[in-house]
Amino acid sequence: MQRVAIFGYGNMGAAFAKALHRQFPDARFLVAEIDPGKAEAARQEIGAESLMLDAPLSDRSLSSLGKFQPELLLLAVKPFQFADLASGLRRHAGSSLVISLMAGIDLAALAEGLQTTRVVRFLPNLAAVVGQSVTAVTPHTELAVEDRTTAMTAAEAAGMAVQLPEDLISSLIGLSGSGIAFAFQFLHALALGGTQAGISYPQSLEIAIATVEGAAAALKTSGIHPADYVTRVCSPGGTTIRGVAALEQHGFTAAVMQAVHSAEQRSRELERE
Ligand SMILES: NC(=O)C1=CN([C@@H]2O[C@H](COP(=O)(O)OP(=O)(O)OC[C@H]3O[C@@H](n4cnc5c(N)ncnc54)[C@H](OP(=O)(O)O)[C@@H]3O)[C@@H](O)[C@H]2O)C=CC1
Ligand SMILES: O=C(O)[C@@H]1CCC=N1
Repeated sequence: MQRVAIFGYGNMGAAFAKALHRQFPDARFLVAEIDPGKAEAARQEIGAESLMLDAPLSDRSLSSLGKFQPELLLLAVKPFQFADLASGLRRHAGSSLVISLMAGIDLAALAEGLQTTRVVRFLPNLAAVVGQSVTAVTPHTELAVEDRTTAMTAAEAAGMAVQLPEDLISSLIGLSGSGIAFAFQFLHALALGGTQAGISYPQSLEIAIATVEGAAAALKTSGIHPADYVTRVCSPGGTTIRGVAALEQHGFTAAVMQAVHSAEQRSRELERE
């Protein structure tokens, strides 16, 4: 990989830019931004050349993209910003492989907007910022094998990659893209519980994080079912079963399942809008 262009150097654009910079240290990067501060951050963090965009996008501001001739074009702007970008990009993206991080813009809309089928959807989560994203990868059906390989390599640069059919992307958003926020909420709630029980919030949070890390490591390495582990922690008439009963009295399992379902439904709604 020699030349990578990235549109949007926000949370996700910056995370993937840094991951790709680690994966392809000799590649040149061009970062397109409308915020001069973020363009400067890209210059400092990955040595990127910057393409300052005016709004609305002018042909002049995009022509340097044509000159750069990116092999890979990563779209990391908010979904509602895609329509403005698409017509300009169509003329200047050349024959790049396009990776879109935008939730809610399906492959058909990408192919139509950019007039190319060399498109792949990525659905990452926020842990991309520490190289531990779970990223769903959905290539266009017409995408060549070598482009599919490049896409998987790019996704793996930021953590774990899973190929999924497009109709499961919304499910993945519920489970992981949005699901990571549910995990943060659980950790915060656990730490609040620790605080109520007399341990300071910062120390409670540190303990809560380590507890969840330990639980994840135990599940990952042993292959034991989570319900099996729950029963191992519950001694008869003991403390854990009292807590588990309280969780279920307050609808914990149903609430988490409903959160995944609600996020999935919202994603499907956004794809129709
Ligand atoms: N955050 C998450 O957890 C996840 C996000 N995504 C997807 O990733 C994408 C990016 O999200 P996120 O990084 O959180 O968003 P951010 O708002 O952090 O980043 C988007 C960046 O793009 C800039 N920008 C806006 N318009 C343009 C343009 N025309 N050309 C170039 N840059 C532009 C924005 O500038 P300014 O701020 O000035 O508008 C901003 O810096 C979204 O489409 C989202 O759906 C997917 C999965 C998870
Ligand atoms: O909530 C959102 O819009 C994005 C999509 C996946 C995660 N966050």
